[in-house]
Amino acid sequence: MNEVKSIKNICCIGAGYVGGPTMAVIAQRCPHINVNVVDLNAQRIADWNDANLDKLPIYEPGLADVIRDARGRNLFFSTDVEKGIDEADMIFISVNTPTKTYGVGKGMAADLKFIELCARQIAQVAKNDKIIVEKSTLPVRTAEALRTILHSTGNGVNFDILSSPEFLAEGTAIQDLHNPDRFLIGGEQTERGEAAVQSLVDIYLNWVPRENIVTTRVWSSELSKLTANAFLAQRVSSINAISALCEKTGADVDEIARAIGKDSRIGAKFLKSSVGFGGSCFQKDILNLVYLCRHFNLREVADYWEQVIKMNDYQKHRFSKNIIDSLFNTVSGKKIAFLGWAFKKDTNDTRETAAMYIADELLQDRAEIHVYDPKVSEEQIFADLEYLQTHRVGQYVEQGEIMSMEEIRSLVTVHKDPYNTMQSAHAIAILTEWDEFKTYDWEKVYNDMLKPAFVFDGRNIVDKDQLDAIGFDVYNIGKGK
Ligand SMILES: NC(=O)C1=CN([C@@H]2O[C@H](COP(=O)(O)OP(=O)(O)OC[C@H]3O[C@@H](n4cnc5c(N)ncnc54)[C@H](O)[C@@H]3O)[C@@H](O)[C@H]2O)C=CC1
Ligand SMILES: O=C(O)[C@H]1O[C@H](OP(=O)(O)OP(=O)(O)OC[C@H]2O[C@@H](n3ccc(=O)[nH]c3=O)[C@H](O)[C@@H]2O)[C@H](O)[C@@H](O)[C@@H]1O
Repeated sequence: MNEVKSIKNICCIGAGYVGGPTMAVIAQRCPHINVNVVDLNAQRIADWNDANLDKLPIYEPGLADVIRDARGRNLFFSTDVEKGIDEADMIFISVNTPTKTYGVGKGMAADLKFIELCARQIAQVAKNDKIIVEKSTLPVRTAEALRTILHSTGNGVNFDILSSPEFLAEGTAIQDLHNPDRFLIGGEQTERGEAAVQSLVDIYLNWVPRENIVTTRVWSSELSKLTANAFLAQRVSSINAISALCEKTGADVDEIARAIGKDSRIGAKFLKSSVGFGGSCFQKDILNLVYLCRHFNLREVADYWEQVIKMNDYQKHRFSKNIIDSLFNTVSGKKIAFLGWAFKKDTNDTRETAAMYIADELLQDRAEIHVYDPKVSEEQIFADLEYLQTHRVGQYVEQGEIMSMEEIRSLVTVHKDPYNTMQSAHAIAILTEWDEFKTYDWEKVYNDMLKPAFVFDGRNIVDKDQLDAIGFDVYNIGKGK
């Protein structure tokens, strides 16, 4: 093996949901390493640097404590990308890789333009050898394209490319980073490659046991990330498929999850039936996988994974259709209170949240929607609804008509108080599993609502027996009436 480089300076390009928390934890656990997180988005960087830790750009339990420990000591946030690149011996690329919205692969393939820009900038700025770590989720063999771009300048600088995809889940990011099931590193099986892998292993070893650091070839590492997300999303779609059957037969999906989860081969986690999975990654990564399979002419494999997305679309559609059907076939002019907008609890992230799709279907029928979410801003909610009007893709969404923002604003109200949200409502839709929803004074909510008072619990979190006893008409996911 070549000499293993001891890393003193890390630069991370991309200060988002992954770059921010991941680098904050590396800095916290490795006080001997300088960590510079750089981003083009000046507002984001200003928020990361804000003295008031409530203003951090992302909400994650425990994140503020980590920032307090490391920021200004060996953790820095800056817009000076060139300086970050120049000073680093290891560069993490953690920029966004969204689904392409144009051209070849539109609606399926990952858009790698941000990755490519990073590679070009690194190639242009770097004056000494660097280890480049792919932290973003990428299609298999992206490292090859990176290598071509990085080595194109012919200036004699060497780059070793590693893949180290991130497996944190939002809402538990800090916990996941402190105690990961595994960190994964893919590297080349050459002397140089092995030395580069060891440099990154040495960083993770500062807080993670060696047996939790998995090393593989580069392509396996890249594809493991897409595979992990596909398997996780598939579990949610599988239990959601069963929830539809439960509603027809009187079986209870939570009881089934408990029963099958006791089988150690199946396991108990990730079997919570819901209104549908959201988040920036499951859909995007499966679409990317499907695109790759089609590219390699693996039609059956592509169709197999695509079904996970179709089932998720169906689950969201089923939920909104049930609301409309139950409210006597129309929600026009009716007040529907939304509890929750984030794609899961303990995050302010709303990307691909089921809530916006449910809202869209109800708005198509001209419902009046009143939203309360403890962490999502009004501005974000309208931005999400606007996004949907401009991206009418997906088997149900594309059937809807494009609505003007003026019309949407006349139908949607965002509240800061949950009780105001629910006052005089015809129905409540619970769309995120925030713990506080369980603690509400449901007696008071009932008294202030129109009757019959409907609750559509898209997360199965409130006590159905208690609500039934109060007089509510409660619909759960996967529980026959
Ligand atoms: N959000 C999540 O929980 C997870 C995301 N991932 C993956 O990590 C990657 C990043 O995801 P997020 O952090 O959620 O995205 P994000 O959108 O929150 O952050 C990406 C950041 O990169 C910046 N950026 C883009 N191009 C740049 C450039 N050329 N120079 C400097 N900054 C640039 C953007 O301004 C943005 O702030 C994606 O590939 C995603 O699939 C992986 C695991 C978990
Ligand atoms: O690549 C990524 O971005 C990340 O995607 C997911 O993390 P995340 O999307 O943040 O959150 P999850 O906890 O996986 O939840 C995703 C969605 O599935 C839903 N879900 C999850 C679990 C479940 O049992 N039921 C269910 O409906 C959640 O409500 C949420 O809408 C993976 O869990 C992470 O390992 C991965 O790093």
